Amino acid sequence: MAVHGVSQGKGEQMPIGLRGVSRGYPGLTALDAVDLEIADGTAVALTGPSGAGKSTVLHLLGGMDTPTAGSVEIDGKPLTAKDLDAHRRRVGFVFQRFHLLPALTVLDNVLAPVLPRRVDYDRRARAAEVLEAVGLAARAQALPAELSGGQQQRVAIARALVARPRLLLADEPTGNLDSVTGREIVELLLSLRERYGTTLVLATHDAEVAASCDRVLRLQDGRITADTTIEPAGDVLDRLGGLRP
Ligand SMILES: Nc1ncnc2c1ncn2[C@@H]1O[C@H](COP(=O)(O)OP(=O)(O)OP(=O)(O)O)[C@@H](O)[C@H]1O
Repeated sequence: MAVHGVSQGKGEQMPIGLRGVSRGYPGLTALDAVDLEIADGTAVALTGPSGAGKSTVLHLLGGMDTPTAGSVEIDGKPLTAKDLDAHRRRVGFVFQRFHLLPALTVLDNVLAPVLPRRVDYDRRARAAEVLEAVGLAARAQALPAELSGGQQQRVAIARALVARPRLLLADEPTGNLDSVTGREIVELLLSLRERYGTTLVLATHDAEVAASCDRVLRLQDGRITADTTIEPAGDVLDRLGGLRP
């Protein structure tokens, strides 16, 4: 794993972050005064032992949970209670266990988040487009039980992207998949991040999955204990090439 420091590049935006965020439960501190800034379009992996606070960070960033101290910041402004609904509409969430609705077709699962919303686009066309983007256009009328685990996770990813979120959060997205399928899912998440310009934050116990992101944060006991920027493999190979006689 190549590392070139922990700072973000000059001039990059830092639109999503945590400022002095703690999340306490009775008798327990899940997050302890965490500061974090995430540049737009970055793929960030959260790693660390079970109970370290990875899911807590995802829930706070997504507006599904609120801090007991500090603030979640969007474009440099604290997220307030009145902004939460609008913020949640700009967040997609992918889970370890897919959470598809078993009685609905693949297409209807993808449509489900936007059906109750007033939107300024053709919902069915958008759902068909994201299904195509995850390689499942041909299975639009299938039921989830007729698909493999990897295919079900692709449907869940399409569902998370149907409203064009600014931020895609994934909690152990490969945890229920074999390693080959898991790798394909991570490649898909990274390519969709490029295609749609989404910021991606994922929690993982898999070091290889983490290393395929741009930045890896290690959490331990509710604190960030390491913040590593991953250098693209191509850059390393170029430099190694430059060192050859
Ligand atoms: N609703 C809750 N009530 C009480 N404690 C909670 C609650 N949710 C999380 N916690 C605690 O907060 C801490 C952080 O939990 P979190 O789920 O963020 O860890 P994690 O790093 O995602 O773990 P895992 O890898 O097992 O998913 C743990 O000690 C957990 O037990």
